[in-house]
Formats: sequence, structure tokens, C-alpha cells
Amino acid sequence: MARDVPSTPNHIRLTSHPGQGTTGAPAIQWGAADPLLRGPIVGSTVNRSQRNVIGTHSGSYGVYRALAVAAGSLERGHRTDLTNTSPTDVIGPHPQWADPHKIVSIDPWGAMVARVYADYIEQGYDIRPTLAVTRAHIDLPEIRQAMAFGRLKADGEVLLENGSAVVTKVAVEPVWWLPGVAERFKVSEGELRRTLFEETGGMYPELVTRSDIEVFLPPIGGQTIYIFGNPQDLANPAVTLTARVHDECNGSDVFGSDICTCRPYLTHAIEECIAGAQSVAHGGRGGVGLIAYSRKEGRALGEVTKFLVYNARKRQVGGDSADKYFLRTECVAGVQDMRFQELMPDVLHWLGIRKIHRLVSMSNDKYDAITGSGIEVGERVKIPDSLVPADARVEIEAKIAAGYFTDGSVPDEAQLAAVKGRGLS
Ligand SMILES: Nc1nc2c(ncn2[C@@H]2O[C@H](COP(=O)(O)OP(=O)(O)OP(=O)(O)O)[C@@H](O)[C@H]2O)c(=O)[nH]1
Ligand SMILES: [Zn+2]
Repeated sequence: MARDVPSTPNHIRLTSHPGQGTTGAPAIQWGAADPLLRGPIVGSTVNRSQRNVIGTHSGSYGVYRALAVAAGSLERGHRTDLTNTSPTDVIGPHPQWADPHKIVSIDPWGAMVARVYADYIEQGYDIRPTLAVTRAHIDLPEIRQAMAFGRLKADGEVLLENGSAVVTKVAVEPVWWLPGVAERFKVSEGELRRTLFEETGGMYPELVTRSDIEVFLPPIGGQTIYIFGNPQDLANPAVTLTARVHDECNGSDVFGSDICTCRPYLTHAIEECIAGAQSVAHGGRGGVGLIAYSRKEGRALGEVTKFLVYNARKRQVGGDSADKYFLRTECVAGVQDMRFQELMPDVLHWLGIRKIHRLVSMSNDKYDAITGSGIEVGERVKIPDSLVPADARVEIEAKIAAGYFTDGSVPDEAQLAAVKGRGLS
């Protein structure tokens, strides 16, 4: 490993120093329809005078990049070679991209920077994609099972004979336009900036010293989109869209933990998306399917908090029960949920979506955020009862009592108290 990295500066230079100015930093006019007028996002950590954002690229992985530079395995200021990296499918531009209030947490031009900002890149600006579009085959045991039971049939297009589904997938990194984010949360921009500064331990001084810089690349996880069928159809409200927006639950999604409904609901949604995208001749709906997966582990409380809550739930007097489900979370975390679905619809607007015909979710927070942002929702598809693991009854009944969508009855207090989970074994 090369340890002699000569380019690390001896003096720390603070971008918060007002004397430094923004000479050379392109202006950003958020929501401008013309990408050149909107201006490129420049988050280079090397050429400070060209930066027009607070923070840096890659979300939380920016810290690993720093580590790689510190360890000498990455050359400081390495420029991405964008040869052959362009999107496999063109998405947009859609009219929503030109509305500064519809999209505030994604750079809509993030997948095509190499093309639209080619001149800037030629002049030496370090402009990096914040979105990447590719294609893949996904292979899930639940989908092969659905084929074995005759619920899905291969069509050679969306679903192959070997059980793989063909998808277009998009990786999304967050790019926050602070005035718009503040507006979403109904707080002043100053209040948002000060709180972000203080609650990150003063990590980004520019939040409070550089009010002229409005864009923040936050050190958080992003999203991944999986599209079944033609991505262009997402923007056509006449094409039936089956969609699920899903928040990360590593324990269930990946490891099959049975305390919640996350993986079964996700795989059910994938099955619905495949059927939704298949042709009518193959038993499908002749539409398009979408899964938007957000890195918001444990309702964005993080996995440590989540596991603490599991212990508290299962050790409480009387054992784990649905009536105490949210109370235990609140006791540990101080809040039930920190996901804030307010920013979630941005990705749907980026895709040009105006109508979701079948929303595979029971969450009232998701529903309210989506419809509140101007997207029409038709049917809401709940998780089939047979897919709810025994130990996840506590969660699902507590959610229904708290306002989640159901086509059955809402449990009362006594019924909730009677729904019990397993002990700690
Ligand atoms: N803190 C905490 N988080 C949980 C618990 N159980 C599940 N989660 C998290 O809750 C989130 C569930 O998100 P989704 O699967 O999108 O579901 P939802 O928002 O409840 O709504 P649906 O769309 O109806 O499934 C994930 O981030 C999980 O990690 C729990 O007991 N405590
Ligand atoms: Zn879960």
C-alpha cells in the first residue's frame, strides 16, 4: 500500500472562512429547467474554490473515502473516469425536475452530469454523478416459489424461465437543497442549518457560516430503485403502476429475522411488481413495477436502537405485546419514528410519476406523503395474512391500531394487549 501521499495539505483550510470566497464556484439555481442555468453540483474536496456545496459526495461512504486517503490507498483528488458509465436507460427530464418544490433532496441531473456538464468537466471541474442507472437480473427464492405454485409464469421478458426477474436499477445519493428541505419540514432555513450543525457535533461549520451555499450533501444513506418493465412508462399515468416504497430492515430483508414483516412484504411487493409489469397474455397487468428502497434502518433510528428496543419489549412485565409496541420504542429512542416520509416522494417525482395505481403498503405516513405531494394513489395492497410471521403479529396489530391501512377491523386496547410476541429465546 502506498503510504507516501504527498498531496495532503499541511494546513487545514476551512471553507467556513468568509475570506475565501466562491471564485470559480458555479452558481446553483435550484429547480431551473435548463441544467446549465441550474448549475452543476461541485463537491470536490481538493479544489475548494470551485465548490458550491456543503459536505461531499457518496453520503456516509465519504468517510471511508477519507479513510482510504489517510491510509494511503487512494490518491487525494482522484477523478472518476466516466468512460462507458452512462445510464442504460434514459430517465427524464420530466416537468417535475423544473419545480423547485417537488424535488428538494435529489439532483435530477445527477445521472447525466457527464453529458450536460461536459464543458465544465473539460475545464477541470470535478463533477460526479449522484445517480447511476444500470440493468440487472434478480433471483429470489420467494419468486421461484411463486412460479412453483403457479402464481407467476415466465414470459422471457420480465421474468425468465430460471426464475430471475429483469430489472433496471438506480442508485440515488442525497443532494439537499436546504431552503426546500426546510420548507418540507415547516421550519426556517436558519433553524434547520443550526440544528444540523449542532447535532452533527459541529461537523459542517459552513451550515452556519455560509448561508450563500444552499446545497448540502448529507452524510447519510441514499436509496435504490428497482424498475420492472419499461422505465419510461413510470411517467405515463395511463400505464398501471404497482409500487412499494420500502425502508431498510437488514435483519429481516437480508437475514430473514421473523420479528417484523419487512422481507415478506418486500418479496410480496416484488411478486406484485413482476405480475404488474408482465403482459396480460402472461397473466399480468401490462403495466410497470417499482420498488424504491431507502436506507433508513430501524425507522431511521439505527440498528443499535432497534435491538435495544427488542430487548426492552421482550423483557417488560407481561412480555412483548402489541399495546406497548410503540411505547417501548419511544422510551428507548425518545421518538417512535425518525424516517420522515416528507422527502420520500422526491424519487417518485424524479421518475415522473403522477399516479400509483397499486401502492403495496399499509403505512399512512407513506400514503399521506405521496398523496400530499400531488401523486394520485389508487388501490392500497396490504400484506397477505399468511405472510405475517408469528412473532410479527405484535408489530402489525400495533401499526393497524396506530392508523395503518387495513380492510379488516382495528383492534381495541384489550385486543391489542392480547397480541403477544415470543420471549428472548
Ligand atoms: N425501531 C424499530 N424499527 C423497526 C421495528 N420493526 C421494524 N422496524 C423498521 O421499520 C421500518 C419498516 O419500514 P417498511 O418496511 O418500509 O414498512 P412501514 O413503513 O412500517 O409500512 P408498510 O409499507 O405498510 O410496510 C424499517 O426501517 C425497519 O427497520 C422495531 O421494532 N423498532
Ligand atoms: Zn423489519
